[in-house]
Amino acid sequence: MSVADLTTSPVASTYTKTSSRLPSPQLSLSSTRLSVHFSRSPRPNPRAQNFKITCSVNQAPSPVAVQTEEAKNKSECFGVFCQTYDLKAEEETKSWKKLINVAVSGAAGMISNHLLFKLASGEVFGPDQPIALKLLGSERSFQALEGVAMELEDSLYPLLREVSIGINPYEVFEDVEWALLIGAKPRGPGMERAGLLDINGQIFAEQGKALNAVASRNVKVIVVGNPCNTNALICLKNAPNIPAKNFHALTRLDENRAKCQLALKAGVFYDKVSNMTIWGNHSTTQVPDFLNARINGVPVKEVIKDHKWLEEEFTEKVQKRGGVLIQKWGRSSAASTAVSIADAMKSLVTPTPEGDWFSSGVYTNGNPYGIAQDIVFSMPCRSKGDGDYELVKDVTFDEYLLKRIAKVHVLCTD
Ligand SMILES: NC(=O)C1=CN([C@@H]2O[C@H](COP(=O)(O)OP(=O)(O)OC[C@H]3O[C@@H](n4cnc5c(N)ncnc54)[C@H](OP(=O)(O)O)[C@@H]3O)[C@@H](O)[C@H]2O)C=CC1
Ligand SMILES: O=C([O-])CC(=O)C(=O)O
Repeated sequence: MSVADLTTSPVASTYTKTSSRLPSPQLSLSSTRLSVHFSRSPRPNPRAQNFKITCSVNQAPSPVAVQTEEAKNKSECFGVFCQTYDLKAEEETKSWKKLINVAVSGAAGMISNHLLFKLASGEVFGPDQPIALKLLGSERSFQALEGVAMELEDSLYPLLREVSIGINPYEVFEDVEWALLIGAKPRGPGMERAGLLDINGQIFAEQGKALNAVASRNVKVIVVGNPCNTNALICLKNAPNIPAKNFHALTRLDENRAKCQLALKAGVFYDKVSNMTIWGNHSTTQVPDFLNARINGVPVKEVIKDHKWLEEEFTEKVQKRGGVLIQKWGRSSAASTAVSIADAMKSLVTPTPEGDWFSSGVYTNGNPYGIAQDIVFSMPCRSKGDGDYELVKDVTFDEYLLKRIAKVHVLCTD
């Protein structure tokens, strides 16, 4: 299966949004109840599709199928989330912001098991931002999702106002303002991330269509499932009604890894490293940019005089860190990935510190660096804290950096 197979025009216009609506929880500020919805509206199993369907990977679930299955939807509140109380009666919650809807796919997986608790704690959106978590799983993971919801319940997070569980992205993504697309097969030892495309690409075509049909029109999408740059491109191509700019491929983990290695070499704490760009793909061809990065505000090359180390050992260490970790753990990084997803979100919802920037895999149209149009490529970004970002203009290039970027660039457009 090629990328082109998965990025042809969507058929979401035939989907009737209202026809599949569940009786979703209505949260009013005056009176609300915490609720966990369990919705089992079936969807075609994407993994099964990979084997059974070879020519119709771009089909959205037909409206007829959605309506027929609607009767089977199950929706019920769960334990403590069924309590009803008056939010306005509570002094503390009166000043809270409007509830924000966040969808997480692969919610029963390793990364989500760390991330969900960070989101519910208020770490990402702040202490006055109530949150609804919409967890997407599959038939196979449904019981595990229930377990996740139970653990969220038992954590007593004041900001966590709703938890819903489903296996149909057309339901789970309804009106979401953030979609964290994690659910996808991880690689094992000895594999390249690109080797996952045949298995995972279809998931992101389907989820792009679902987002296009039912999500908030300004939804911010962070694609984590590998190969994440290609999957992000597949996803955005299947969601033409959502700005392409809103789609991100997670390269924040690479940025964090690069900062750690530079700090280690320079003998400083890692918060002294700034302006760290990862150019390109979340893959072994990525380019960690030590030319523009700074330590204590000073260019890295002035602090670390061993330029051979920067070009060779440092670069390779960052590029291959994920694979080395798999060799050690027997599975891919989960906790540090969850941290980096939270970091990536925080970077979009808080203003970027003056003079600094962060890396994200974003859509290249209109980029000022000469990177090919119409791909997803990690580049330096700044945000005003409104969820949006702009590309940083004042970066410098030397021959080494240009050559390295050109190499990824060729690979990206292959
Ligand atoms: N961009 C980045 O920086 C990083 C990306 N990753 C990627 O994130 C993804 C998720 O990783 P992680 O949470 O550790 O993985 P887990 O195996 O713990 O969970 C992945 C979830 O994905 C869903 N899934 C969908 N299709 C498949 C499939 N064919 N095989 C297995 N699971 C499938 C499953 O949930 P369900 O049954 O509910 O659908 C599963 O629970 C992987 O693709 C991994 O490579 C990992 C680290 C860093
Ligand atoms: O290496 C992997 O497959 C998981 C991953 O993306 C990472 O840890 O960077």
